[in-house]
Amino acid sequence: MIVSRIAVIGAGAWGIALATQAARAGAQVHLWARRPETLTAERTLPRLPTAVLPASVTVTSAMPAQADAVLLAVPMQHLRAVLAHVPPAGPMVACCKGVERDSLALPLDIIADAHPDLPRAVLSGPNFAHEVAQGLPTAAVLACDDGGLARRLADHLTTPTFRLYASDDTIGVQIGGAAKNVIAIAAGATIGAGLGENARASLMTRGLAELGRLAEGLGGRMATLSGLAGVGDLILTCTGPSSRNFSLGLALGRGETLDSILGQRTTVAEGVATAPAILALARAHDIAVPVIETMSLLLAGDIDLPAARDRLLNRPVGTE
Ligand SMILES: NC(=O)C1=CN([C@@H]2O[C@H](COP(=O)(O)OP(=O)(O)OC[C@H]3O[C@@H](n4cnc5c(N)ncnc54)[C@H](O)[C@@H]3O)[C@@H](O)[C@H]2O)C=CC1
Ligand SMILES: O=C(CO)COP(=O)(O)O
Repeated sequence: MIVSRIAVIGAGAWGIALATQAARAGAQVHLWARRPETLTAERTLPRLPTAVLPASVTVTSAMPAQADAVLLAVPMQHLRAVLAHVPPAGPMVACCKGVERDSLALPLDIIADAHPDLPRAVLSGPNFAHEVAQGLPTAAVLACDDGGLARRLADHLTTPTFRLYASDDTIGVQIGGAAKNVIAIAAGATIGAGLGENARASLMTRGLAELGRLAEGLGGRMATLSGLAGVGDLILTCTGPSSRNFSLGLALGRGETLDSILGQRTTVAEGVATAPAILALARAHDIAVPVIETMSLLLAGDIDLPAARDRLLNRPVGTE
């Protein structure tokens, strides 16, 4: 039997979960940690105590030399800086969700800038790290322009409890992962402000329409957003209390300021930085995204919560 070699770049919650899953799938795993000392002697993250890294995972601050797949699991706004130090060890798989501020680049654009000749893919879906680490049943999508390669890369990680579907719609999958976090902040704010479950379900559905328009406008397929990387991740992130984006929205809705919420956290809520970036991307392509636009204004402090609510409720009612 050939044993896969999987490199994971980033030892935050998602990197630890993916390394654990790769080991579960039988791989030899190289886990690059910026600060290996943040892992305890028991090889767990203090804030992810259910995940104990298996023995086949080597944790190191050295970059991998060669791998069948390199899984990039660092926060989106640090991806470019980290990639500058990642050698061309093998096909690169973006596992982060977002749009880069200023450049408006999607994860695969950033990989292409760093390693133009390497195959690149994106992994996304409804995946809380703590559940993947525990081996609870999970599904996700792995997309690559080369659909055959997507399947082969997915096979390195797939087990009965981690079902990786293959896709060739890299744009749709990246847009789903990026935009759902902004909608999740909106869903959290809706619940936090006491606006009710009807409002949340409506926001999720109109948000899904924005994801679909964005995907199509940028060259992806609307149908992809009906799958795991779109509606699947929207459901999880807009309803799961352990979502960092949802809980940030919840606190905003209850009246806390963004600065105070972020000041209490060490973990990343990608929707905050991605909201203005994805709005700029939508405007550049003339795509209507009223929920994302409203959240971007709210997060920037340009409008307050009642104004955000009124902005959405007073829009002309169209057809569906
Ligand atoms: N946690 C989850 O459940 C999931 C996370 N993701 C995505 O994975 C990506 C990473 O998220 P998490 O692992 O949850 O992060 P995290 O919130 O657990 O921790 C942030 C990580 O970023 C590292 N970091 C901070 N500054 C850095 C820098 N300048 N350069 C490199 N690394 C730096 C920290 O050391 C820490 O390990 C995000 O894009 C997130 O959306 C995707 C699916 C699930
Ligand atoms: O992407 C995720 C689940 O699919 C994680 O969501 P949060 O970053 O909001 O916790």
